[in-house]
Amino acid sequence: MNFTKMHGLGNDFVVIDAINQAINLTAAQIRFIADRHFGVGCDQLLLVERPVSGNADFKYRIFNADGGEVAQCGNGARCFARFVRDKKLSDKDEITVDTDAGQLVLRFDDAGLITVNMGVPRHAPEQIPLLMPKEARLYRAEIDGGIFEFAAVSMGNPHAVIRVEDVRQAPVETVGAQLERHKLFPQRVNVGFMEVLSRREIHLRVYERGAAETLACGSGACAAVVAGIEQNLLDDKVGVNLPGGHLMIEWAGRGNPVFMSGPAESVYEGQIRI
Ligand SMILES: N[C@H](CCC[C@H](N)C(=O)O)C(=O)O
Repeated sequence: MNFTKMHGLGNDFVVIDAINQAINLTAAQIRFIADRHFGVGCDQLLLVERPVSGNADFKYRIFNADGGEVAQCGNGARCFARFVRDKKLSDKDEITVDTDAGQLVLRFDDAGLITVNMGVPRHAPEQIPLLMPKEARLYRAEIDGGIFEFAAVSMGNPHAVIRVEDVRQAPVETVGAQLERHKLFPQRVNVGFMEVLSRREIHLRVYERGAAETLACGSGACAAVVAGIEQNLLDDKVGVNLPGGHLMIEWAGRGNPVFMSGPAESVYEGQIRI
């Protein structure tokens, strides 16, 4: 099976053309491919397929390193766009793609960056999903003997966002890991730790559902900016500094889509016997 190894700010992917190859991977096979010692190694695996709706150019599917299929991946969407262009599967400047979270529109800009319309964020607990009786700006959970406040947003995948004074000191491995599988989140959750530098800049680290801490999380950057704007901490255009690099996120408020702009790189082509 042919694949391309790619990354978006160090959030890395194995990307597979499932249009010109017959692909039928089990969760165990995905875990093997994602394994950084016995396989290729990646945070997520992306399958590029034919569209399912009439007005889309492609469908793309996302699998975490633990083998679970999920509905949204911001860095993955940019790498998907770079992949279909590099493989000459499309020469469009604007690509519409079906995902399990709905349609995304991806656009190449002049600086070689890719802007993704990530869709309209969802806030209602049942849309996250989050087992809380009613929507709130901030929720509280007991974790590791302490009480932590968090915001909750769905970008098509679930996110919890915790504000911290200094991301370098954030309890990503402990609190991130415990909140990821907390009983409040029946489908688990991605956990962002956000340090607000100004109304137009944040630092962010993300403990991702199904992948642990990654160098960057595109949907997590969107969720953090949405949560910050909802708490009146941020303006409508924010620079997000992640360990792997920088994303620009724009959101004009409830009912509007979130736009994310950033890079996508190919690293190498490979073949794997599976
Ligand atoms: N771990 C995420 C999927 C990948 C998201 C992330 N890599 C991004 O760039 O948005 C989840 O389980 O919902």
